[in-house]
Amino acid sequence: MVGAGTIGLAWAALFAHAGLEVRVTDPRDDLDAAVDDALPMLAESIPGADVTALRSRITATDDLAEAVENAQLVQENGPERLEFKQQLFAEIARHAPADAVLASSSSGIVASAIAAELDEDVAARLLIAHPFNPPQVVPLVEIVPGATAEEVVQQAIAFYRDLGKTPVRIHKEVDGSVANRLQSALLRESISLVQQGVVSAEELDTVMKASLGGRYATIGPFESFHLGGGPGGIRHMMAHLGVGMADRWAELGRPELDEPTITSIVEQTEAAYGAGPESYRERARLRDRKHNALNHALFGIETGADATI
Ligand SMILES: NC(=O)c1ccc[n+]([C@@H]2O[C@H](COP(=O)([O-])OP(=O)(O)OC[C@H]3O[C@@H](n4cnc5c(N)ncnc54)[C@H](O)[C@@H]3O)[C@@H](O)[C@H]2O)c1
Ligand SMILES: O=C(O)[C@@H](O)[C@@H](O)[C@H](O)[C@@H](O)CO
Repeated sequence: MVGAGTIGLAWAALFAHAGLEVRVTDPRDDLDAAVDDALPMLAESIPGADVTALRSRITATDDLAEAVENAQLVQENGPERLEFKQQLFAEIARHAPADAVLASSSSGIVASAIAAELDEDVAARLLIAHPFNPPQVVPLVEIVPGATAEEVVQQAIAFYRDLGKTPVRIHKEVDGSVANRLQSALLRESISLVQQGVVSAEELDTVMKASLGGRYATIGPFESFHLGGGPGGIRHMMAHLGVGMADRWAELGRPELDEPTITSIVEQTEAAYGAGPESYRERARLRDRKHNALNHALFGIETGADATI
């Protein structure tokens, strides 16, 4: 695990919970304390996880070479800067085994760009394995190959599936892959509606949670459109509502993220959900409890484990 910040520590807990020996490296001078401080809350959000057991499988070191020297898979979680990741992976490649899978958690930088200056055999082992925060709770991992060898892609998909995640292979490298682009589109319209005074930030969140949030946790946008068409399915929906929806695209907002807008969004969000470390811990705990309950319910239905529903 290279990088022990928000994402790296969460991955470390999940990898350890899967029984893996995890070496975490980060130049931060409070690395050991950061691992010890983060584990209790991370364990609380991983069903069945035990803090002591997790900690016993995690070794913290400020020596990157030592951390990766015997790695089967390296998960990089460093700062979101291209030059930084290029240098970091060059160093990782110098010390990791020649057959190690090299995965970056990057939200928006593509593997081809990270590997641009690296040897072909290293680029063939490098891909994006992008989690959604928090990685130990949100199922998705976007697997985005660059010049990655097919067997490495398959290895990575199997690894994250065995970890209990939902890996989805993304077929083209685009900035932000898929989930982040969808999230960006949604946040753009959300900010536009709040900026216009149509709803407050908290009211928008309620609209989302009371409609699309639950809907898209159960069926995706296309299945939702399909079922919305009744027996006629998406064919009927396209004929019936498709044109209106397309016309509305022209009406969607293009808000400027200028100082007044940022101030308004920040003030409304902090008024609704608090601010500071204690508030973060309280809200994050609630988020994780709700998301885990959702995961459990949906998995139960998907597998028929709860046929009563
Ligand atoms: N936070 C999110 O919502 C989120 C979600 C998905 C993916 N990501 C991606 O995960 C990556 C990490 O994001 P984050 O939110 O955890 O950032 P973060 O700032 O919390 O952590 C980054 C860590 O990298 C460490 N670091 C700096 N130089 C390093 C080096 N040379 N070697 C090892 N570690 C080093 C820092 O000390 C820090 O602990 C980014 O690429 C980001 O795009 C973030
Ligand atoms: O929300 C998330 O977990 C993802 O969208 C992240 O990948 C990403 O850091 C965003 O928050 C910002 O792009």
